[in-house]
Amino acid sequence: MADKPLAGAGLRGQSAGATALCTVGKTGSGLTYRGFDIKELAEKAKFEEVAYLLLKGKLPNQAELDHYIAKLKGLRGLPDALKTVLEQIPKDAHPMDVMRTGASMLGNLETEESFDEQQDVADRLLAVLPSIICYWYRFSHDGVRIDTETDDASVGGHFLHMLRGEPASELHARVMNVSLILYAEHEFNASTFTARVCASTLSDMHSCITGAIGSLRGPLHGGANEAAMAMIENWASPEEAEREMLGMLERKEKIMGFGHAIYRESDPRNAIIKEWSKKLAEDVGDTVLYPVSVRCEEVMWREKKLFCNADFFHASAYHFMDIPTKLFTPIFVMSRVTGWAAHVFEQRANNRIIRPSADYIGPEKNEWVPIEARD
Ligand SMILES: CC(=O)SCCNC(=O)CCNC(=O)[C@H](O)C(C)(C)COP(=O)(O)OP(=O)(O)OC[C@H]1O[C@@H](n2cnc3c(N)ncnc32)[C@H](O)[C@@H]1OP(=O)(O)O
Ligand SMILES: O=C([O-])CC(=O)C(=O)O
Repeated sequence: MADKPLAGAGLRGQSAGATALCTVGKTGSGLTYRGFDIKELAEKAKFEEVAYLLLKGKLPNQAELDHYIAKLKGLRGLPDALKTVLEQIPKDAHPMDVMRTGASMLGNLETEESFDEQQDVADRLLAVLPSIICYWYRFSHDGVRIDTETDDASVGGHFLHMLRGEPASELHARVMNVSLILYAEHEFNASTFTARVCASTLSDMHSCITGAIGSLRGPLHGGANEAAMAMIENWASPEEAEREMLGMLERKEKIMGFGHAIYRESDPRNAIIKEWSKKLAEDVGDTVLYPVSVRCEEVMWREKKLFCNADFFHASAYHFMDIPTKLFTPIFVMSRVTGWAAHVFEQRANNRIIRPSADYIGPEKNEWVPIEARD
């Protein structure tokens, strides 16, 4: 893995456009948002500050941040027609499908009529996506119609409050803040590229975000945090984890939460979320899941030189906060909507429709056969 060539299928290694938002895998810091190192942002910033940085182009001063947080707080309410739609979605639906439908329905109710509205539309989506998922989850699972207009200052605290019906602890709000920062932006990943392709046709913001949610859902992308959890929760000890992983590798199965399309030796987000997962493990007195996760990391590096990506230790971290596994990827959406929207702005500002070519591999020439004469 350490010397993998960045070329070949999947457009790997080819530049598909320019961005001022993010660098991934450059020598040195590894991941930056508008030139700020991810480690520094995760340590010092509020997620709302990072959202402002991505969406408005600079770090806010205190007055701007206060104003932005107040604005987001004021945008958490759900229109009645959206509540009605969410109430129709069954309990066993996948929450990513709920997010996709929620974003799409909002596009019917609050249509972006002109690109002049794009900043407000992005802020509205950022504020309301946690409300969408929690309203549906609590209605379908607990039979309650929650009030989504809480007074929590942070997006992460707001989400946990709605999910549990009580304000989050300081530790949990802090971890959510870090997690949302880590997931906010990542250059031309599959879901962001989806958003940009959609934007390049001059489509509306809700369509771009709805399409991006669909791309994020898959287990090779955002869905890997849920898939990693589904795997590690089966193992009762590091020894069992090692045995099972060796079997999976022997059978050439993909192990979710490992590897990356761009990074070669490590994903800089992993060390950060791993540290928080460790703190949470101590907080809940875990003696199984964290040691199992650490053993998985050791085995994959020893056997395959494959490293944990951002998703792997997110699984245990979210689990220790008692977040249901199927809500893991929707949290990714709540964060990445900032990166997606910022890329849509960037695409629109310097647009040419994205339309690559294909290498044709079909038949050279076919003879038309009337339908009654076909096999
Ligand atoms: C936030 C995010 O979206 S991070 C990504 C989340 N996704 C996952 O965790 C899913 C698991 N990982 C993967 O499927 C891949 O590593 C991807 C999709 C992330 C990257 O895919 P690619 O760039 O095509 O991988 P890459 O070219 O580095 O693969 C090299 C080799 O390692 C293998 N490999 C890569 N990741 C894994 C893995 N997680 N488990 C087992 N083998 C793997 C590949 O099968 C390939 O083997 P081969 O040469 O024998 O075919
Ligand atoms: O960049 C990628 O391909 C996937 C990823 O890590 C992300 O989107 O955060």
